[in-house]
Amino acid sequence: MQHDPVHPVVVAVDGPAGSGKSSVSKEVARRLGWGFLDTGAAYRALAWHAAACGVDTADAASVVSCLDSFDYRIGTDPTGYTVHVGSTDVTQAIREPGISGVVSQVARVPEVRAHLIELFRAIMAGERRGGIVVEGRDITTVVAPDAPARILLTASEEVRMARRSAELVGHSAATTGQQLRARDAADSKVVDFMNAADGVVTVDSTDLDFDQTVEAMLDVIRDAQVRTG
Ligand SMILES: Nc1ncnc2c1ncn2[C@@H]1O[C@H](COP(=O)(O)OP(=O)(O)O)[C@@H](O)[C@H]1O
Ligand SMILES: Nc1ccn([C@@H]2O[C@H](COP(=O)(O)OP(=O)(O)O)[C@@H](O)[C@H]2O)c(=O)n1
Repeated sequence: MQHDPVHPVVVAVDGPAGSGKSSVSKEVARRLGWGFLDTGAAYRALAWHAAACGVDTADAASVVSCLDSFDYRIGTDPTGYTVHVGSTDVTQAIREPGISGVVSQVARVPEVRAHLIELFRAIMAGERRGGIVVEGRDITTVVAPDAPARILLTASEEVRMARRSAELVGHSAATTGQQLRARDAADSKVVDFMNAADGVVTVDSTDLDFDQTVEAMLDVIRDAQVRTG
């Protein structure tokens, strides 16, 4: 798995909400000196854009009509990236519960997925560091099925809910848990991110702390490096 300056090494990571995909992948990328791509941010930003345009996110045709004007920009620096739609910085706004509540409606639209997958592949191909860690729901299976290292990051539902509700100050644990469960259920109808596809290594972080999870993921990447030379 040597660095080819034209093709960065891709590490594909999938998993349900709150499993640690974003935070752990970011730290793994930071330690390797590689790039990091949070694909969920694009679905969230499109939900934000549709709402800002006054579009009903439940109406697939209306969401598709927003794609042409969706000017999305994201960096791949794991030490700090911002998300922009046009000139508006939406880095914080896309994490609001109002966006989390409607993002699955946007993500289930096939034209949206095709559009964003193309965008992700262009960002991956443009990475100038030695590699890029890409996380989401369909990275191991659809976006980068040929990636040398593919990981399904899981954790029990109870642990995932506890981690997410610890982040969201001012929201009850019950509401946060309910929203997370509803989002996973809606997203699971579109792609399977609860079961590892062939060749995908599962890292279960239920009983691992943050640092142990980072190490477990680095182990999978090192194994892949040995395997693929
Ligand atoms: N192994 C772990 N042990 C404890 N906390 C963790 C672990 N992995 C992630 N976290 C924390 O859980 C929260 C959710 O993680 P996040 O990366 O946002 O998950 P995801 O991107 O899968 O939704 C974050 O606050 C993160 O710091
Ligand atoms: N590769 C991806 C990534 C995200 N998504 C969608 O985008 C939403 C937000 O993703 P996210 O990664 O920010 O979600 P969290 O798990 O971090 O809360 C998900 O709930 C999915 O609806 C997707 O469909 N495919």
